[in-house]
Amino acid sequence: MAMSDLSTPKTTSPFLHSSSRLRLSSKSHLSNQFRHLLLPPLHRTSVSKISCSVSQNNQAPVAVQDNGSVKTKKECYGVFCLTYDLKAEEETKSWKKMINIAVSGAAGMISNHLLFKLASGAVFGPDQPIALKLLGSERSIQALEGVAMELEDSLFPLLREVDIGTDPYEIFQDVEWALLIGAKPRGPGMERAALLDINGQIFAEQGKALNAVASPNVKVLVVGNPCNTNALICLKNAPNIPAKNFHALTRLDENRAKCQLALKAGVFYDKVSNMTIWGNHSTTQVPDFLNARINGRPVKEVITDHKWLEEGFTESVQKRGGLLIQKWGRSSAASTAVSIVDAIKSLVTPTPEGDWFSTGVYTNGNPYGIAEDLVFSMPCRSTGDGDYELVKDVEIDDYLRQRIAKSEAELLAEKKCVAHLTGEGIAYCDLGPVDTMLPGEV
Ligand SMILES: NC(=O)C1=CN([C@@H]2O[C@H](COP(=O)(O)OP(=O)(O)OC[C@H]3O[C@@H](n4cnc5c(N)ncnc54)[C@H](OP(=O)(O)O)[C@@H]3O)[C@@H](O)[C@H]2O)C=CC1
Ligand SMILES: O=C([O-])CC(=O)C(=O)O
Repeated sequence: MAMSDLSTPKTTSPFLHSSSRLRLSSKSHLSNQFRHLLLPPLHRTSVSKISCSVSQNNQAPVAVQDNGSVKTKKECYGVFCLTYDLKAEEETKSWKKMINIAVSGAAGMISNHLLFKLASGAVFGPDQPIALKLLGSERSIQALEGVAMELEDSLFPLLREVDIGTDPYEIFQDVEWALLIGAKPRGPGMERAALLDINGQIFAEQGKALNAVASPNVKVLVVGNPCNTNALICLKNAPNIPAKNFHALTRLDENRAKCQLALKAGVFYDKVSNMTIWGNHSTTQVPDFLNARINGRPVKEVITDHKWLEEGFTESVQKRGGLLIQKWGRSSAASTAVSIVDAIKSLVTPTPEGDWFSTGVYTNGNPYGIAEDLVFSMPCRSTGDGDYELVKDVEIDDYLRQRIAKSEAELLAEKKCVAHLTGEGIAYCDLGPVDTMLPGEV
């Protein structure tokens, strides 16, 4: 049964003008329904002679030549399938060159919010077509197919390709962005560092895969916890990629800090700027109220309750993630996805004059005396080219210095725990007691 004749120009769906497609990788894990997706993408020059049909044993459309014979080498799925309309292609000439974005843990909670923002153009812009490369595992491959179907049903014009698979060496091929989310989340009462053992391996393997097959200038954002040390593991396993390109997500902490300051000052949160999170994405992180500003004025001038800044404010940001787990039963997902969007946008758009943003970056060459060879959250600025520079002249007083040192010590201890994953010998793990308890927890 022919679903559509693609030799006839269609105008009702944006995808009908696209060369979009969905593919799956890592053949051994696939259900029969999606096996046909393994075949190579359609060749553009022949696409106008191809139509879609539904195969007998499932609902997925299969590419058919206009002479009626099923194409055995180049097949496709649904609206990502195949249409290629010359007029529409003219209209999209103003678009930029497509970029490839890998997302791991793509069937997880955070991704479920993030993928649709990426595909909508809200992150990379309305003239930036994207290909999504979704990494899952055997346990999630069915769910990943479901995610791909929802992306398909969303008819995003900018979403030109979707690949799903379980092998990072296939999924990371030529990616310009890698958003590494897939990792076990913590539960109530757990410290993020308790995930070091379980999650560290994932980031060693994915670092190796990125090193082997990603674009040489790939930007990597590590979200899976403990994200600073996972980012360090990842970059150590990817020596061909500049260490500067690796980030650990601390933007959620920045956003949380801005929210708390705005609440206290009674202003809308867009009035809070220059918010630095120093250190680890953990309870030792340091939300810097000394250098942050409200309506352009130092926070300490606007909020005169300095005891609250040092204690209440700081602790509320440090423990916000844990409190959320306690309330919601699982870790933050929607706000994390929003903060990933913010983190990427901060790298692909110029930073407003006088402001900065926080991201966990490699410490080598930092001007603050923070130990080298760590991934540490610091203030950064970008010209919008995907790269960043550290802000070099932020004031550090004794209060900040002491607390930054505590977070630094924690990261140095985490690093020792993963020495076997960073190529630095035998791991020795002594993280010491950490107060992760929240009011009400035992
Ligand atoms: N940096 C930050 O600010 C934040 C970081 N996080 C972290 O992000 C990560 C993902 O969170 P979220 O999307 O909510 O989690 P989900 O449990 O919804 O999804 C996580 C995905 O990770 C993969 N995974 C890999 N190993 C494991 C494992 N041992 N157990 C469970 N899942 C595993 C799974 O995908 P598959 O089977 O396909 O591999 C799963 O779908 C967590 O590590 C969480 O702590 C969360 C909030 C904020
Ligand atoms: O707290 C967690 O485990 C999840 C997380 O990183 C956060 O919400 O900040």
